[in-house]
Amino acid sequence: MSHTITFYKYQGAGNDFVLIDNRNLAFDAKDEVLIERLCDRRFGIGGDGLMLLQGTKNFDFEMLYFNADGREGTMCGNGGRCLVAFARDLGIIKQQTAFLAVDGRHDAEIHDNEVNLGMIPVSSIQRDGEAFVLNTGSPHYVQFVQDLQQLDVYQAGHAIRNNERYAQAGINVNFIEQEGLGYFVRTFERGVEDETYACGTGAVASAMSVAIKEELFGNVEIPIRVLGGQLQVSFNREGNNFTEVYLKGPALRVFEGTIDIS
Ligand SMILES: N[C@H](CCC[C@H](N)C(=O)O)C(=O)O
Repeated sequence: MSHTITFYKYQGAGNDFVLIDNRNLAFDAKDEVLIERLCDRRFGIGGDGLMLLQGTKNFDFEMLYFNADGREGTMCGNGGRCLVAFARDLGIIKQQTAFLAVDGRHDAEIHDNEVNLGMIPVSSIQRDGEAFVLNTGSPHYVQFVQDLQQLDVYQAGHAIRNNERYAQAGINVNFIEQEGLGYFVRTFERGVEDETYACGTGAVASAMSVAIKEELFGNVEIPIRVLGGQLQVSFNREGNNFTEVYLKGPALRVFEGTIDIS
């Protein structure tokens, strides 16, 4: 039996996603094999992850996020920004929204192709040697380095993600270097098991690590350049409590199409 799915491809600073309007629940969210195939860049559409937009009570919509390996993931910041743009393009929302994701409620505002997405507050930051370890919706390891442009992020990130401490649950590994008034960040992503062009929760974790390292308090805004573009992270810091956390950056539709999954 032949079966066709309509999909949309979006990208946020080069973090790219397959998006499906699943308000009719026709797509089986448990089909890991299919999700992995759709995300495959050679045998499928290609993407760092896949998201389903579904209906839910009390919110404009619900975000279900899957890593490229087909498994349901924790929060994805750039994915959230792309899903907000998708909801706007579908006519579900206008400029403002409150939606539900795996880590709870997210508020967002959209202006043209820029989405400013509210992220969960953070109050616990651990150290692993010189590195910072924190959960901004997804778990992150943040290490300050020099000459980041030249670093072999795949090799260094893969080694940390698979070391004894992180192998089982996995972790996203970010490398960060100061650059002018902002910072440059490169990320090895769990679930993709490769470097991606951007990672939103990683940008947030990196900006919070900067605040700790540089002892920044109050309202802080940090520009974060990633391989695929420019992100802005803002928050309020009191002690080690980070609230009013926002991730801002571009979110754009790339193309749409249908794929035969029979
Ligand atoms: N790219 C995502 C992060 C996804 C996290 C995921 N790879 C995991 O932790 O399993 C972002 O923009 O926040």
